[in-house]
Amino acid sequence: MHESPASSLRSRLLRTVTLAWRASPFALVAMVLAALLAGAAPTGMAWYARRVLDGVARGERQVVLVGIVAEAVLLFLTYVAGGLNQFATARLRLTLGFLLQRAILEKAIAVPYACFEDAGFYDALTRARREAVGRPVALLAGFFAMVQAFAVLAGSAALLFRFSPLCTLAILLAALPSFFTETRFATAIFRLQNRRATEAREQAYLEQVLTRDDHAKEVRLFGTGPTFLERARRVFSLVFEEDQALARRRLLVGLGADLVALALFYAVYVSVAFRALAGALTVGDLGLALVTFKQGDGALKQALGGLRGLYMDQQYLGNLYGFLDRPVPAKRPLLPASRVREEKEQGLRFENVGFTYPGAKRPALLGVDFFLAPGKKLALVGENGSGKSTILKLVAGLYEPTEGRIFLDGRDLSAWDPEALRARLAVVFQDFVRYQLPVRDNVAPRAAEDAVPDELITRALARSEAGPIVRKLAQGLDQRLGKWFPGGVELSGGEWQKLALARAFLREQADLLLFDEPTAAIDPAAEAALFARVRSETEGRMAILVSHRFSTVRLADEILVMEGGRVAERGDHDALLGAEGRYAALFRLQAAGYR
Ligand SMILES: Nc1ncnc2c1ncn2[C@@H]1O[C@H](COP(=O)(O)OP(=O)(O)OP(=O)(O)O)[C@@H](O)[C@H]1O
Repeated sequence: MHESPASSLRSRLLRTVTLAWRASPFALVAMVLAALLAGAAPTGMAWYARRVLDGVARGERQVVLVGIVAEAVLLFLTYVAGGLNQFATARLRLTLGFLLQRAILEKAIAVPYACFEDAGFYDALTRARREAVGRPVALLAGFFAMVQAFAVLAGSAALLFRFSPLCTLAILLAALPSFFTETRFATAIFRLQNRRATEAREQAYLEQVLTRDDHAKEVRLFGTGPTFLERARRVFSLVFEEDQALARRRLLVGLGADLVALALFYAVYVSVAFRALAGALTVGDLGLALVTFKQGDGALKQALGGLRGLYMDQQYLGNLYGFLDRPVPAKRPLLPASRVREEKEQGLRFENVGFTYPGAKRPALLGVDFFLAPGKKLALVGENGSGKSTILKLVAGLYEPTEGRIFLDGRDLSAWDPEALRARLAVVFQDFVRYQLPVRDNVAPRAAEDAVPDELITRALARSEAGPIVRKLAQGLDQRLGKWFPGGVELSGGEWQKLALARAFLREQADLLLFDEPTAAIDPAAEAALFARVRSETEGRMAILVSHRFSTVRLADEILVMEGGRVAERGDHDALLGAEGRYAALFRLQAAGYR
């Protein structure tokens, strides 16, 4: 259902006020007070200005003095209101911005992993993060500025009403053309920017490629700097042209609307001046009319600016709140009877598993069957893109099969409580994370929360052959790694990989280990030691290992040779060699390479 702009403005404003109240009640109250004060003061000042002028005309010294002092006090109060408003807005920008950023991050943690491979989700996340810091406060500030401006306008209209109701009407009418043009353009700008979210993201991405430390090497060596810069420029000029066209139209139409407002104002001005000339109004009246015009004109502009801003901000907030309202799939019920295959079965079973990535045309896996008994090791080999990592992602529960079923200890994987499943898994992915944090946090990112003692961390490091690396570091476990922050030490690719392995080995309670090319960056000597260790360390635990190195693969109890998402061959090393199939051919090829 499509909400009308007015009702969506109402609901988003209400939601923002509620959030602002949670973030900082003080700032919200201060903004309201400041708006009321700044809205009421000009009317009082105009009123006193009239009294001063009439007092001068009549020679009433005291009236003049009191009027001037009252005006000065009121002016001072508007300064106070301005200062208070500035202070409160800055405070709210920080507190509300943080509250919303946190809500976005919580949502980002809660959504399924698949969302992160969906460009639509990414756009929504980027937009929400972009809007979270400034937009809600801008909406509130705009709203209060508008309330203030309307208060001034109402005061001006009320004061002018004494001279002629027609004047009042004229002032209010003057606001209409600008109002309509501004709200229309606000919508057009919003639509344009939303439509271009992907281009904006691409531009930001290209800028990132040129500025990120881990891209800098390739950018230099492949000489891609100017190419990417040119691409970023093309995206920019496309966006710029569209923006300019809209801005030009807005300028012309806006000027037309301003002209109408101006004509109405000055018509009122002329009529009041002529009536003063005819002696129907006092000098004070004329002065009052003058001041009121000026204030009314200023307030009108402010009110329109506020309205336009409100209209625009609320549409952008739709992006933010829309993202926050995205439903997070409910947790599955624990162990529904239909999902139990065999109560007593222990181990991991793939039953005719097929999987197609969201949005992909071809399946990444087809009819994959295997059974991994407790304590056994399974190796996956095959060409790039044959589906090995996809099997690991399915076991890790990051995706659910689109065909067939996966059972762990006889229970469908999707019926497992995610926490319970996570406790049983230890994973090293190909694209493991290099945390720009101390060694301790690289091995145990939840060290503080889970009160992980240093001995456990050191033990995990020893198992992954990373002990000597840490001993070399001046600050041991406290040594910050990576180059992003001062004092950080950069490691080699293999050293980083050993830390990622230590992260997995730390999970001593896990009995299903998933390794996606865990030794690709590790030298053969260390690899041999590592695997001797892995075998002994993982005794009694299940492990699935993806590797292109036959020296490690051959140690597995069963090897699946993947081809185009299917299992092409299976068996242990000797059986596969004996079969003289694809495995044997690849093995010989690699063995020849080592000679
Ligand atoms: N996130 C994704 N979205 C869509 N398709 C994907 C995604 N990840 C992988 N694929 C596709 O699925 C197929 C299997 O990929 P997978 O990563 O499982 O291969 P792999 O055997 O692990 O390859 P490699 O040896 O290169 O790591 C490939 O054709 C790949 O293009």
